[in-house]
Amino acid sequence: MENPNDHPATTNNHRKHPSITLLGLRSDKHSKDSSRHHLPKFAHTNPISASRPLLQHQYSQNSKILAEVFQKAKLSRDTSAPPMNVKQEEANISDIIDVSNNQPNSPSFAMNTNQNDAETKFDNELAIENNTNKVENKKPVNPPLFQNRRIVLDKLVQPELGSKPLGPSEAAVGNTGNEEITSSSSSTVKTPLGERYQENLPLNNFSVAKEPKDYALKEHSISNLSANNPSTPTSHTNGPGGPRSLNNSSGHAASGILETDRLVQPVPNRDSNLQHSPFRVDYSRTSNYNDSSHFLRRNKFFPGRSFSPMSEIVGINDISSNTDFSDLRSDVCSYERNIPATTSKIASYSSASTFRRLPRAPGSKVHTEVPKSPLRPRTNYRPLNYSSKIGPVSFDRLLKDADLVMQSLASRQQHKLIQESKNTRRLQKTIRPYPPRSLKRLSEYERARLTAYELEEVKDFPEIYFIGSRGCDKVSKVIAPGCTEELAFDDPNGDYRVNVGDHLFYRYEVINKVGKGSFGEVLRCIDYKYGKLVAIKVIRNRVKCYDQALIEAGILERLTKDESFIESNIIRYFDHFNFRNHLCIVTELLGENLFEVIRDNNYKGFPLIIVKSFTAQLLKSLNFLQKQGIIHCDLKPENLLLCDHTNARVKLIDFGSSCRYNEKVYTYLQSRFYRAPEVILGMPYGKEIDIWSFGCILAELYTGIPLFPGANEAEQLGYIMEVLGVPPRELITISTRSKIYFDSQGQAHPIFNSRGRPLIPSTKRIDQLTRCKSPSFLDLISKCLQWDPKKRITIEMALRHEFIIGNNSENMLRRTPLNSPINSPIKGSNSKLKNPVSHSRIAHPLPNPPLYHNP
Ligand SMILES: Nc1ncnc2c1ncn2[C@@H]1O[C@H](COP(=O)(O)OP(=O)(O)OP(=O)(O)O)[C@@H](O)[C@H]1O
Repeated sequence: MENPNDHPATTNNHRKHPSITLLGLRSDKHSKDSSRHHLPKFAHTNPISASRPLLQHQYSQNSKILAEVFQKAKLSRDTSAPPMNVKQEEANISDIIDVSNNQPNSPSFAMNTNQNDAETKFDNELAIENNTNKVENKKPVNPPLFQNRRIVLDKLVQPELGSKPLGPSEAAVGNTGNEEITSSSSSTVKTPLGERYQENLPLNNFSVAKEPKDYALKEHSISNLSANNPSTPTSHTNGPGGPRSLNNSSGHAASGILETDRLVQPVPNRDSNLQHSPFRVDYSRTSNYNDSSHFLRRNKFFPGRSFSPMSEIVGINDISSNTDFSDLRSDVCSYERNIPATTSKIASYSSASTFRRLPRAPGSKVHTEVPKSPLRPRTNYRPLNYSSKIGPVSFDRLLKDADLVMQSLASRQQHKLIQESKNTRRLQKTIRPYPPRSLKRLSEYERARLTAYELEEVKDFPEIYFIGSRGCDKVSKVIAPGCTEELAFDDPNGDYRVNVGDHLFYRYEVINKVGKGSFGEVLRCIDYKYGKLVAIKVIRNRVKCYDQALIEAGILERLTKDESFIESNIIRYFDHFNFRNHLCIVTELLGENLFEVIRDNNYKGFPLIIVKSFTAQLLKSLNFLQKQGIIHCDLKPENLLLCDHTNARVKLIDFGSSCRYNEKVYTYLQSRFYRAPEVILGMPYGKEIDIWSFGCILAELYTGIPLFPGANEAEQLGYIMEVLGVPPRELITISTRSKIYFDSQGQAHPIFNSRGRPLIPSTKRIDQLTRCKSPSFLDLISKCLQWDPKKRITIEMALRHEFIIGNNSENMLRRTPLNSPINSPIKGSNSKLKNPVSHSRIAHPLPNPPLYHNP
C-alpha cells in the first residue's frame, strides 16, 4: 500500500464536482494555482482556499492515521477471505471510483499532478477499504460509501484496540495542551443516512491546520435531511463569507462520514441527492476567531466542540430523517456556536423519557437501538443546565432553546397537530389569489348557484372573489316566528350560522371553526383576494358585542400600524367588515391556545425553559401595549396562541376587553382566575391588573393548573388570601366592595371553597402550590402577586428579572413532578373540563391561630 501521506482525504465525488472538502478545499478544472480568480465558484468567498498547504499538512496527518488503520486492517483481515493484491483491489474498486474524472481536462482536475496522484492513491485506499468490506461480508455491498467504511473500521480497528477505545490520552500526540480540546468528552452524530458516530477526536490530528486569517467559522450546522429528500432548501443562512455547505446542491452532496478511532470526517457520497452537507461550514469574516483551534473546535473535529446539549436533548438522531426539522437542527447548531466552552460541562441526564416521545420518521432508529461498540457508546441525553458562571442568556437564544424543548415534548396529540400545521402550510402554498369580478362577469352557472337573497346582496359588491364552493350548503335566510330579518342568518345565541365551503363577504371561503368565545366564533378561512389563510372572528349579532368588537378592531388596527409591532408578539390584524349584521375581524391564523395545549397534555405544565420563553414573549407584548397606553384586561392562557406547533412562539390575542389608560369603561373585567384583587374589591385599577394576571399565568404554565381557581369571586379572594394573607387595611378602606368580604375591623369573613374546605389566609406558599424550586421563578411570581398594585413589579423590571435574563442553574427541562399532588388527576374529573381545580389544596395544620385580620 502506498503511503497516503500528503494526500488530502478526497474521493471520487470531489473530482466530479469541484468543491471544497471537509478540511479544506478541492481543486477544480481551473485550479492550477491557488489564486482566487482560478478558484471554483465558491472559492471566491472561501478564503480557506488560500491555506491549502496548511490543510494539506493536516490531511497528511489524517492520512497517516488512516494508513496505520488500513495497515492494521490488512494484517488482521480474515484469513479465510481470498488474498487480494493491490491490483485486484484496484480493479474491484473501479466500479466504485470513476477515474475518468482524473483527466486533466475534467472539470475537477487536481490542482497539480502530484496532488492528483496523491488523491488517486488515497482514493484507492478508500476503495480498498470498501473492498475489504466486501470480502468480509462475502457479498457485494453497495450501501453508501461511508457505511462501508463505518463497518470496516468498526471491525478492523476494534481488534487492534481491544475492548478499549482510543481515548484522548492514547491518541494525544503533539497535543496543544488545550485541556478542553483534549478532554474525553464525546458525542455522537447521526448522519443523514441514519448512522451514529462517536465524536471523540484528539486535537493532535488537526493541530497543524490553520484557519485563514480574519476568517472564523460562523456557522456549522448539521443537516438533518433525509438522503432521499432533494427538495430541501440549499441554505439556511447568509453571511459575508457565503454560507454554504461544503457539498452543496450543485452535486457536491455529502452524506457520508469517514471515521477512524481518531477522526471523523464527512465523506461525500456520490449517490446521494442531498443538498446539504452534514457538516456545513460557513467562513465569515470575523476578527475574534482566527486560529486553527477555534476553527476546528467549531467544526466539531474534536471533542472540545461537542454537540449542542440542546441537540441531544431533542434527540437529533431521532429527527434526522424528518425533513421538517431541518431548520430546527440548523438552529441548534447556529446558536450553540456562541455558547462558551464552560456550558459543555453539563450533567448527564439518564432519564430521557421526556424526550423519547419525540416524533420520528417511520423507519428511523430509536437511539437505544444503536449497536454497542467501543466506538459508538450510547448517547446520554443531557439537560440544559446553564452554568451560572457564564453571562446572561440572550433573548434569541432563550427562544430557540424553548423551541427545541417544545419540539421534544411533542406528544402524540401534538404530533397530530404538527401534521395539521404541515397540512396548513401545504394548503397555504396551493392557494392562489383570484381576480376580482363584477356581477356581470359571473357565468350563468355561477349565478344559478347563488340564492335569491345573494343575487340581490351581491349587487353591493363591486369586487367578487368567491361565491361559495360547488355543492356547499348556502346559509339561507330563516326568519323564525318573532324574529326580525336582521337575525335571519343567526342561531338563537346570535352567532352566524356558518357553513363550511360557503363564502363570507364574497371573498373568503370558510374552512372550519378554530375557536369560540363569548364574543363569537373564530373561523379559519381562505382569503381569495390575497390567496392566503386567515382567521376571521365573526362577532355575535348583539349590539354590545358589536360595539365592543369595533373597539377591538380599532385597537388592533392601531397596534398593527406601529413600526415596532413586529417584535410585539401580538396577533396581526388585517381587516374588518360587516357581513349580514355580523362584525368580522380578519387576523392572521394562529395555532392552539396554551390552555388547549396544557389540556391536551393531561394538565401537565410546561418545562421551565418553555415557561421562561413564554414569559419573555408575553412581557414583550405587555411592554409594547404599555407604550401604546393600552391595558389588555383579559390575559389568560386561552389568549396566548402558539404560532406553530413546532416551536414555542406565542402571540397575544383578544383585545375585546382592552381599554386605553384614560378610557376605562368597565369596573368588572378579566377572567376570574386571573382577576386582580383591585377589580374584585372594586378599587381603582390600572395597567397593574395585567401584571397580576401575568403572575397567575406564569404559575399555571408551569403547574398546568390555575393558581387561584375560584369558583366565584369570594372563593377567588379566599384562594388569594390563602397565599397573600389579608389585604392591607388601607386597601380595604378604599375598596367599594370591602363590606362583602370584610367586617368593619378589616377582618375577613370566613370563606369556604366549593368542597366546603375553609380557605384560611396565609396558609399556603407559592412554592408549595407550584412545586417549583427555582428561586428566580418564584421570586418573579411573588413580585407580580402583590395586594398593592403600586408594589407589583413593573414590566421593565420584569424584563430585566433574573428569571428572564439570568443563567438559571436549575434544571430548566423539569416539569412539575407528575406525582405531586398538584398534578394528580382529579377524582371523577373529565379531563376535557375547562380549567380543572386542584383537589390538592389541603389545609395545612397551622402553628398559629388563623389570621382573619390584617396583621
Ligand atoms: N387568529 C386565530 N387563530 C387561531 N385561533 C384563534 C385565533 N383567534 C382566536 N382563536 C381561537 O378562538 C378562541 C376565542 O377567540 P377570542 O378569545 O378572540 O374570542 P372571544 O370571544 O374574545 O373570547 P373570550 O370569551 O375569551 O373573550 C381563542 O381562545 C383561540 O383558541
